[in-house]
Amino acid sequence: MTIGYVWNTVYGWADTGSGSLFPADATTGLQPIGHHLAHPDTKRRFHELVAVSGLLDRLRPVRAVPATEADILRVHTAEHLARIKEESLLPKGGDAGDGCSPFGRGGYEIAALSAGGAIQLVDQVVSRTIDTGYALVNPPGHHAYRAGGMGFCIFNNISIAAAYAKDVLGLERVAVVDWDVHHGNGTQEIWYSDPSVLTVSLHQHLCFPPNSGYLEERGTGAGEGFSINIPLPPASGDAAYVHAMDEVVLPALREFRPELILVASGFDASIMDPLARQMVTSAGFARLTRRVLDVAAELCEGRIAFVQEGGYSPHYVPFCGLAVLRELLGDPYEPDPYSPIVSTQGGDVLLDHEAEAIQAAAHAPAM
Ligand SMILES: Cc1nn(C)c(C)c1/N=N/c1ccc(/C=C/C(=O)NO)cc1
Ligand SMILES: [Zn+2]
Repeated sequence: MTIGYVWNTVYGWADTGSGSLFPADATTGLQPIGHHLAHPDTKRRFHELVAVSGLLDRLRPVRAVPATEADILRVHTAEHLARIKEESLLPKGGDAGDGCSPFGRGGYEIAALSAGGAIQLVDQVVSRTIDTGYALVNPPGHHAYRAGGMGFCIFNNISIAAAYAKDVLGLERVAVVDWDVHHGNGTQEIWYSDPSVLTVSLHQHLCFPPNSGYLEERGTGAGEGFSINIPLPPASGDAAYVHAMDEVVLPALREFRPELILVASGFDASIMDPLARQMVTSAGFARLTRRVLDVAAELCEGRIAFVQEGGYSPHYVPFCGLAVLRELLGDPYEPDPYSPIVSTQGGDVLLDHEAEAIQAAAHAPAM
């Protein structure tokens, strides 16, 4: 098996400013802080663990190339692209669009390289140059919608890669499975009326964005049934996520028959994440990964690619990422230093209200 891996040092240079979630503001008590919740150090630490663990030597480097304007315009409006480019030239940069997604001067180049990293991985997976792979890109993308960015996302990396797979590589059906803990509202919006891209979002119900990601959001027009939302209750752990995968995601993929599966791989559903309240462990992410690898082998000759989204625990994201990469390499799961603490908090038991939420999603009308 040849497993591709995308990382670029500048992904660790994304400047998230001196705020924590909101920009620092002495008039409202928002003190400056060294590490914004989305500080890139979390993802740099993931990369460094991959390197120090020895896994990096077993992965095939995939070189990120900046997405072109044409790549970006397949998904985003010219106005959004122009605004990001313009603000990226300012001495202190700008914001993706919601006032709490800052980027520094040169942020456009980093965001274009993030989207380009996803494109390069997909290109090599579809051409079978590599069997599968992981794009550890930054900034993330799944909240970015056609006309704007939000939630730390500037461009929708995974949608730009999906559009590339369709328009340049000629694929007809692409599935996006989003296990980031927040609703993949941007990805959903981009493809909402398009039956050629199935979007599936597992997320903590109403965690972010506000009032988004309801079960009833199922697509529109020709796209009706091709957007699937699986809102999960807070404190959902490994058992609930694996059950949702088995009961909702895999059946939907089998019905859609994608030629390529893209996984929006956020680790903010983890039990140690500060921006959500789920209880997934590194073992849970390994189990989810096993399942999507197996269904890709079953449906599309193993054409599956993983693209980094959120994940905000600098302590635990590295171990969640390592567990996913070990699964890609075919290595058995190995407990990490946090396992004794995180695997004994009850997330390994499926609770009735979790099962009920999942059954509701399973019984949503077919596509
Ligand atoms: C509510 C609210 N109101 N306002 C003004 C702002 C700025 C609000 N939250 N911002 C957030 C909250 C969570 C995220 C997570 C992103 C992620 O990891 N996605 O995968 C990003 C921004
Ligand atoms: Zn997230």
